[in-house]
Amino acid sequence: MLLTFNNVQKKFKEKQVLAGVTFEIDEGESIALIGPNGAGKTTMIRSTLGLAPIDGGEIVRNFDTRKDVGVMLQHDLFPDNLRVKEVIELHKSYSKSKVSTNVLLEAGDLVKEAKSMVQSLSGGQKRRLSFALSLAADPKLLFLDEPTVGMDVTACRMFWNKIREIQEQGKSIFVTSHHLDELNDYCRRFIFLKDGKIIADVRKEDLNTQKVIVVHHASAEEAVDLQRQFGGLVEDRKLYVMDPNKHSILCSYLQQQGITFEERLKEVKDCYREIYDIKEEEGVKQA
Ligand SMILES: Nc1ncnc2c1ncn2[C@@H]1O[C@H](COP(=O)(O)OP(=O)(O)OP(=O)(O)O)[C@@H](O)[C@H]1O
Repeated sequence: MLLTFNNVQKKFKEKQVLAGVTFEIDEGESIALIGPNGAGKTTMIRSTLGLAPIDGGEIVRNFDTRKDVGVMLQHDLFPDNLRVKEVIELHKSYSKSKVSTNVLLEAGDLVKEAKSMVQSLSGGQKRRLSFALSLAADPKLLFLDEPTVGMDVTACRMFWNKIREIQEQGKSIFVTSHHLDELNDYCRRFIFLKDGKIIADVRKEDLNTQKVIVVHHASAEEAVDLQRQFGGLVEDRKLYVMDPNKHSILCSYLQQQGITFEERLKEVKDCYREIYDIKEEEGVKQA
């Protein structure tokens, strides 16, 4: 195992942020850590890196947090008065990196900005520089905390394509993001945090065997009426029915009534709906 969390506890004053987190990561896994604001995702990453001491349980690391790890934290901190290329070279010197500066500039799509002062970079360009730096030591494990915040569409695509290349080299990725579609497309395992605990641990291959029926409606009343009959979750005038036992009868009914619907594979955003919406607001949104 590359990383093991065994009943990990973490408090900030009286607030229990991690309340017994247990899981294991194998080498080569790409894991998305998912949860609403304040769920404890960053705290988990910081604890793993030894930046936030834990109050109970244990973290077993089969890697060196200085040599084997690349990190993109949520907030970028760069030295002042340096050019992009100089920041990369400085960072490389810490880890005695043999990765070429040009390779890192290309990874961050910053070749044109190599001579720009770091302070003059836009928010998205700073994220790209942070990504380039995370690769400087040719790490076997990458921790990425909301990496694509501020990146434009093209930068996001380049970023995720690079992540795919890194995955194909057998390296491990541990990423948090609120962009569920990106996680769905690029990660293989999804860990959902709620109330300081892992509430679901879902693999992509499991999602690929499950379906969701989405009914598009003219009015919210119709959606609620269908929900009364078939269950599911109403959101933005759409009804999502994930229970496979309801699918056949629902499809027949919708076809009979001439109501438009879509049947598609279950995605990470559907799990999110189930975990954080349906269960929290019972009565309004029932499974
Ligand atoms: N240094 C700290 N001191 C006190 N409380 C903290 C500290 N760091 C985090 N917390 C609290 O711990 C909880 C979890 O924070 P954390 O940053 O881990 O959440 P998160 O899931 O990463 O959220 P987000 O999606 O907003 O980034 C929050 O309630 C936060 O206020």
